Amino acid sequence: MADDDGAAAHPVVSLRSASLAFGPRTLWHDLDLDLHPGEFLAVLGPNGSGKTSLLKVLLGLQDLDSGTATIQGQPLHRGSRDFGYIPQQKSFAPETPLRARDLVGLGVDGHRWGLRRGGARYRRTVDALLEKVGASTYADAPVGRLSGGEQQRLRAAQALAADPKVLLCDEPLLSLDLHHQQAVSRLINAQCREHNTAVVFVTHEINPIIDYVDRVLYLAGGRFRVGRPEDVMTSEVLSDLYDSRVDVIRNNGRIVVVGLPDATTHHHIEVG
Ligand SMILES: Nc1ncnc2c1ncn2[C@@H]1O[C@H](COP(=O)(O)OP(=O)(O)OP(=O)(O)O)[C@@H](O)[C@H]1O
Repeated sequence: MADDDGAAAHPVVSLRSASLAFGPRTLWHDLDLDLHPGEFLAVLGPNGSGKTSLLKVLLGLQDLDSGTATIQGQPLHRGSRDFGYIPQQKSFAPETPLRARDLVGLGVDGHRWGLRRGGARYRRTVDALLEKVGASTYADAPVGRLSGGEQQRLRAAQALAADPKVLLCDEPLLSLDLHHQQAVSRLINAQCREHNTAVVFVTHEINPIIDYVDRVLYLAGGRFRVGRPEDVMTSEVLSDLYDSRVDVIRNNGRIVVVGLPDATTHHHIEVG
């Protein structure tokens, strides 16, 4: 894990003085961030605050306006197998000619795992991943006929298949029922802890992953705060970021945020 024992370890991803703006609108400015192997980082913030754009920078799909972004000291580049990616949900077209197991298989990096595509070990690997996300029962179904949540679970399995150094997740729990939210977040956490994968988890809702998060990066209004959840998810910090009175209440280990400005209430949290 990052901050204490990991402080001596080299970061896997580093941002230095990173800034991104579109036209006159600054999403974030002067962002310094070191992400360590085995660290679970939650990225929170209102709509349009630049969470997905941050993932695009890490995927090499978006250039910074200034500053640098590196993986293990090297510049980031598009198509790197070091990154696994669970994209924000978009449905597959109904006629997509892929079965569920084919989609997961596309993620299996045969080179890294020493697997021959179509071989028995390859099949076992795909079957194990399908099992982990509870998708065995629809392994042979065409992906375009599956529900949004079923497709999302396959995307999680596909992203884990290559055993990435860094796993980027863009609201991976959207449209999952509670049971599968828990299953998928447990799975992502297991990848983080057991394989030392660094996780960047974009979400509007921290509670489903509150037990797993090491640090939070909170983006709002062109500014950010980064730190442990107990240091960032406070009335003082969020009121400052939103420039308006926000109350953070802790209830049975859950975090309830009250009074977010109207345009940002997407991030509302239920008291459970
Ligand atoms: N290529 C682009 N050109 C111009 N503006 C862009 C581009 N990409 C993103 N934006 C704008 O940047 C802002 C941040 O977008 P981004 O998708 O990163 O937000 P987000 O925090 O992920 O939001 P949400 O919570 O709604 O998913 C938005 O206002 C978006 O319209």
